[in-house]
Amino acid sequence: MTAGTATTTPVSLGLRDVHLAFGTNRVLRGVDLDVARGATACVIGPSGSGKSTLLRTVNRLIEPDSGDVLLDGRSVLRDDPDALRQRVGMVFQQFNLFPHMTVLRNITLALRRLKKLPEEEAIALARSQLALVGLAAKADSRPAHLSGGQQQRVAIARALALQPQVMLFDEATSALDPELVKGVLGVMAELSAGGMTMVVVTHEMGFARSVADTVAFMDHGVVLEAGAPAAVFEAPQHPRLRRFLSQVL
Ligand SMILES: Nc1ncnc2c1ncn2[C@@H]1O[C@H](COP(=O)(O)OP(=O)(O)OP(=O)(O)O)[C@@H](O)[C@H]1O
Repeated sequence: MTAGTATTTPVSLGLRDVHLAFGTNRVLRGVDLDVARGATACVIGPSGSGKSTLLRTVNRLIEPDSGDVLLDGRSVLRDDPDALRQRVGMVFQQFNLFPHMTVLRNITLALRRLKKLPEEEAIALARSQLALVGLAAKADSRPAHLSGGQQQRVAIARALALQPQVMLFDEATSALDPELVKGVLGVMAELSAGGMTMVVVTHEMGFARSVADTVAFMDHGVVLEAGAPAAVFEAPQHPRLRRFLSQVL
C-alpha cells in the first residue's frame, strides 16, 4: 500500500497575514505559515485557536477578511473556487460520504462532475486510488458496511482522485475509534513520504513529531511558534507552547 503522488506536481503554500473575524470574534489575527513544496506541516494548538478556520481559508471554504494565500507564490484569492478546490484537496473529521452510493461511485462522482472524465476513465482512476489506500476490495460496498477508518480512507482516496497539489487534513482521525486511527495515519504518512504538500490539523502529537517537516503552534488566531518537530517538541520557546505540551504529552 503506497499512497504516493506520482501524477501530481506539488506546490508550495504560503499564508500571509491572514485575518478573519466571525462578527466580533477575531478568529484569525494575522496568520503566517510557509509549507515548502512536498513538505508536511502539522498545525497543533488548543481547541478554538482557529486551526480549522485556517485550513478552510486555504481552499476558500471561508474567505479571509485580509491577507493572502499563495500557491507557488501566486495568490489564489481571485481564482475560481471550484478550480482551486481541485488543486487543494481536503479531508474532514466527518467523512461526508454519500450513504446511498457505493464506495466506487462516491469517488467517481466528483471525477465525472468536476473533471468531466468519461465513466470508464473515472472508474479506473477511482479503483487505482482505492488500491493505494488498501481498499480495492471494497469498491462495491456501501459506506455503512465499512469501519470508520475504512470510510476515512475512502474519503482520502476521493480527494486524491482529483489529483490535488496540496492536501488539507482537518482532524481526520478525531472521530475514529482508537484502534482505527493507525491505519488512517499510516495512509497520511505514506502520502507525506510520497512528496505531497500537506497541512494537517491534528491532536496526534506522535504523528506531528514523526511525520511533519514543520510544526506550527496556534493560539488565539496566530501562529505563536513554528519549526522542525525536534525544536517545537524538545525545545519549545514560548511559555504558552510549553504549557500546552505539558498538558497533551
Ligand atoms: N462558521 C462559523 N461561524 C461562527 N464562528 C465560527 C465558525 N467557525 C468557527 N467559529 C469560531 O471560530 C473559533 C475557532 O474555531 P476553529 O474551529 O477554527 O478552532 P480549532 O482550533 O479548529 O478548534 P478545535 O480544535 O476544537 O476543532 C471558535 O470560537 C469557533 O466558535
